[in-house]
Amino acid sequence: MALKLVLVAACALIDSDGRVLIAQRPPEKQMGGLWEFPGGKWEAGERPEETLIRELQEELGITVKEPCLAPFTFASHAYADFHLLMPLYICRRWEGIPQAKEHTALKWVRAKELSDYPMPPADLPLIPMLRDLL
Ligand SMILES: Nc1nc2c([nH]c(=O)n2[C@H]2C[C@H](O)[C@@H](COP(=O)(O)OP(=O)(O)OP(=O)(O)O)O2)c(=O)[nH]1
Ligand SMILES: [Mg+2]
Repeated sequence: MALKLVLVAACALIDSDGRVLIAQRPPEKQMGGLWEFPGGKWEAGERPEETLIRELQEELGITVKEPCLAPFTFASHAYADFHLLMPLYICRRWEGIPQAKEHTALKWVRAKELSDYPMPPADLPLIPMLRDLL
């Protein structure tokens, strides 16, 4: 069977206290209940930054300008039914107050507390990188 590669653009929003925003996936979704970085699947014709800006508006109701997105790292993870390639951007500047429009809950957490929240397996290598950054 041909490999299905899924491109997902995700973002670590960082507030002025150096906390990171994580969002809890709704129970009915794949990996429901796990905490993730907001973002979503690339759609044909988009640049990854456009994907992310669209998803941040849809999921959190915030407006992000492209120069405020800094590429940080990426996840490359083999799930049973697809391979996830997920660029993770950092953003420290946005307009609006993040609201859980598509998630069960949002939480601002310190980087050292990230490991207290169950996250998808693809995200686990990202946690120490954020800890080093923040
Ligand atoms: N957004 C996001 N997705 C992640 C993370 N880690 C991880 O394995 N994923 C997986 C879960 C999903 O299989 C896929 C992205 O899913 P998504 O549910 O955010 O996609 P989407 O916003 O476009 O939502 P939908 O239209 O597919 O319902 O990537 C993460 O930190 N953030
Ligand atoms: Mg999403």
